[in-house]
Amino acid sequence: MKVMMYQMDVIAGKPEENRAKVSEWLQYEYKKYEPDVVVLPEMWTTGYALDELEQIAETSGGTTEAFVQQLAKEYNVTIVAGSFAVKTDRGIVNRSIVVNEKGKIIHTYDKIHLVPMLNEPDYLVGGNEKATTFSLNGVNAGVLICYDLRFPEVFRTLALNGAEVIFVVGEWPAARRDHWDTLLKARAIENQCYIVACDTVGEHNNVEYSGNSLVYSPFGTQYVRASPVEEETVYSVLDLEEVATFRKSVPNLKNRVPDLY
Ligand SMILES: O=C(O)CCC(=O)C(=O)O
Repeated sequence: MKVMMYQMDVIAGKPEENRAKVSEWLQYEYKKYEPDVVVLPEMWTTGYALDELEQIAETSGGTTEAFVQQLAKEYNVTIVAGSFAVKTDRGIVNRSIVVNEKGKIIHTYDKIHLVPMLNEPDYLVGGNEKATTFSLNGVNAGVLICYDLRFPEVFRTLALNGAEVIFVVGEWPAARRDHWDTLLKARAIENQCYIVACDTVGEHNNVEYSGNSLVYSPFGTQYVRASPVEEETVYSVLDLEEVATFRKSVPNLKNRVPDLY
């Protein structure tokens, strides 16, 4: 599976400009790598301009959704469309969608754990549906969002449901960059799956973002790591055989004794 991520410097509060950035990026980079999957970061349309969301967040089926569907069809590629703010009956959610090459939405996930350090609970409502896996061209996959990384239970649940690849989309503050790396590596090793993590760079409201988009194999090998500060295209080829091989040689998922803890 060939994955290409956009480690993006999101322009806070400017969805149209950010969509244009993604469009230009894909136009320029797609032909270099011809990936199977394109990944965008968390809140890539608005960044953390949370106090503007009432005005700029879309409803389901809005401009950003249609934009991603159009791109997926045009490039014949699956897009893990990071996440963006969506207005629902319950309030605004931080939503990730995955769109296949036919432009069909094949997976939706609303961020369950809202991050208090960035004031998300003051502006957003947490997802109220279980995190699930989906088939990405026959590969069992899941998507989680940023602060979810601190909750190993949700990763474990996806792994027990067969996830071979978990995409983590983030807008992770540079102040805790080391946690991003360490937790991503741990989640890959303990769940014996690929972790494909797409982050942002840049700064907004005195918060600098940490970059370091990366891929860890089930064995904990780092395949690629982007710069901590630059916008970058991050490309990697996943060998899905690695998942089965490692799960067979070190069967910790099978050796759990959940009745005792
Ligand atoms: O957990 C952290 O340190 C950062 C999480 C975060 O920035 C987010 O969920 O957007």
